[in-house]
Amino acid sequence: MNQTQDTLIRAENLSLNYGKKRALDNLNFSIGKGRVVGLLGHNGAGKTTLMKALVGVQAHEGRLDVLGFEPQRDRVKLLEQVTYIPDVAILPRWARVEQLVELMSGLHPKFSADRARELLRRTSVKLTDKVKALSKGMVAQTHLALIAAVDAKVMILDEPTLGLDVLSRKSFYEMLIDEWCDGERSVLISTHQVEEIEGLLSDVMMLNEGKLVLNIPLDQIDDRFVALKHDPQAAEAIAAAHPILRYRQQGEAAALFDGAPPAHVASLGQRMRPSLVDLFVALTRAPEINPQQR
Ligand SMILES: Nc1ncnc2c1ncn2[C@@H]1O[C@H](COP(=O)(O)OP(=O)(O)OP(=O)(O)O)[C@@H](O)[C@H]1O
Repeated sequence: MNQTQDTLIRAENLSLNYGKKRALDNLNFSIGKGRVVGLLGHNGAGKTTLMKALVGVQAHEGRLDVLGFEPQRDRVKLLEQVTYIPDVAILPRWARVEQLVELMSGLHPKFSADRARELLRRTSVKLTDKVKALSKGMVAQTHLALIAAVDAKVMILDEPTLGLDVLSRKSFYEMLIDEWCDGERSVLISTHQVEEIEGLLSDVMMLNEGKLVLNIPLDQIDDRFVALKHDPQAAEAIAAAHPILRYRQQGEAAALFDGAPPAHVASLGQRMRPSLVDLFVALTRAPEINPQQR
């Protein structure tokens, strides 16, 4: 596959079926170096399935290249350079944190125990703590410290902050960005907390029923999508121009367009930045409530 040096992951016509269920439908995308990519989608959209394919635990159709490896065939080699926290990740409850550090040292050739201990010092978790005595937030921090102590090129996190309170989520992401992301490594994060993660991301991928409905760097959203705040009197003219979403923003009517609306429509409103949440709603609503052609 044609892979440039800066491309870490490339998928071409990637599909995946569970029996008759098409969980991934012909995905084409690439992820470059130094990216923080949010993978968004409703329950059942295919996020976990995509992550499993990327780490080689699900057979797929089409072509997938991760760091030059074919994930299923080269899984052992791949997992030296790609770390993964699945959504069902658990740590052994009987262990003390220090024992986990030692366990990882024996398991992973690129794991640094010193680095793990250094990362753990950032958290309220102590090396002598037993896993069973840690709160959910502390378990997530421990998990991240262990994974971030692996000198990998790609990190894949499946809903890593599920069930954590807002402060724990914030400190989880701070540690990830401050301590692991270095402008070369890339991370793919699936989450339902769209508003919260927006400020961290360089790119967003949205899945809807197994299809990739958006794959865009955040700094290009403004070039492609136009959101207009408008007076109620303009509603009919705006609707006639087929926005992909009509909604309310700070109490005012608003409409979102994929591409620039005609000039006479654009002049009816005041342009503003569309949020990721608005884009997500527009692009992943059920077809019966979103009859516009996209
Ligand atoms: N092992 C499996 N066997 C059969 N169908 C599966 C299996 N795993 C997932 N699916 C189906 O594939 C689709 C995608 O599931 P997946 O778990 O990838 O979604 P998701 O986006 O991660 O959802 P969530 O946000 O709820 O975690 C769903 O329809 C799901 O029911």
